[in-house]
Amino acid sequence: MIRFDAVSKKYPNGTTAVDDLSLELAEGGITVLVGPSGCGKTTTLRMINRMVEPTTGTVSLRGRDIREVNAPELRRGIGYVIQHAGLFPHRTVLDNIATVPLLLGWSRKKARARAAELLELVGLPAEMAKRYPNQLSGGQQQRVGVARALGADPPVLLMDEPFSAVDPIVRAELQAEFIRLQKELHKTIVFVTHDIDEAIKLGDNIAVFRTGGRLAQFDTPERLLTRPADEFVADFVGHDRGIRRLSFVKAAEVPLRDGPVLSATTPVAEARAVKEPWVLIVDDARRPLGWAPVAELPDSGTLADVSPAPLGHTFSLVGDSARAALDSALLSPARLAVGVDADGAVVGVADVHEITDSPGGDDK
Ligand SMILES: Nc1ncnc2c1ncn2[C@@H]1O[C@H](COP(=O)(O)OP(=O)(O)OP(=O)(O)O)[C@@H](O)[C@H]1O
Repeated sequence: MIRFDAVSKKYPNGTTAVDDLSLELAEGGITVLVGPSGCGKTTTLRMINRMVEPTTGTVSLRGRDIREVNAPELRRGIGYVIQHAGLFPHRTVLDNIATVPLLLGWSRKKARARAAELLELVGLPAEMAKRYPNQLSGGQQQRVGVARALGADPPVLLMDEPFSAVDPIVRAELQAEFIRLQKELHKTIVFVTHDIDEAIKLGDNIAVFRTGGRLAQFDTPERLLTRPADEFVADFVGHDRGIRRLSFVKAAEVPLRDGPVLSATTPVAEARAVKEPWVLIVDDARRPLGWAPVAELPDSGTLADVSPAPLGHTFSLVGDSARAALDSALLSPARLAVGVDADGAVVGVADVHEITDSPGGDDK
């Protein structure tokens, strides 16, 4: 879809911003360009819509060298979203969104109707249409920026750190909304960020750049985490990649053991004999009721007489990732994750080490 062939960009002051880049970006997917500051991400992005011309090499779009297409025509098919949204301050939200359709010569009525649709698409209430950008929060402005970029329904969307200027909570909301939107729209998106977590969350593929504008690795998030090409990538994706990796391991691959799982009908005397600090009490369908500290069990009766400590979280062997198992272990008073089947019945338990050591995740 978008292809870089041996592309380099050297600015007139002698800076090599991008060095011999060859890369093919899939149609309908999100490719994230990530790397430290100054590694050439923005330059790479802007070579796609000809805001920057390569010094050598070729960029092509759907098989056509983009130098053969005049820049305004090319940009009609390419939406562009930047940090701080870059909205026109003296135009209303609706008119900001209608900018591109109007430039394309649509009637004012048709352009505004389209803008109203887009406002709804990005999750903003209709009454915001008449406001001016400074009457919106940072997150709302970013949504308007996305709506404006979608104005002419371009097949390609370039996004340069679009969510960096907002606080972490709003950022997480915008990311979630963005994923929802993309499921609906299937645009070909190139997304620049310096935040590896954002890259992993959003990218179908990630290009990691190193300083000097060289591509260090181009891969799926999963492969970056499990098979970093070299030490630079390994450091960049973070030392806790072992934990992030778990998001790509199916919970079913976590090795479970039987553990101290006892039915509520078990006599306390029997439970006290268990050589574990905690027992997990289950009902007659093996659904978990809670954890009880063995040392504090009463002298007689059954486990049904005990009021157990809350369970925390279970994780499902059907559908969850090993990351959910890790959360389950960390939140459990017994520090043991409880794995359940589709009916919610306990299959077994695992501790943090057993979960982080789980196999899988590297061969897909
Ligand atoms: N117009 C320009 N003239 C000269 N040098 C430039 C120009 N634009 C960018 N550069 C330099 O090219 C290199 C790559 O810049 P670019 O903006 O592409 O990096 P980036 O990875 O997007 O950085 P950041 O994450 O800080 O935005 C940097 O060293 C930058 O200083």
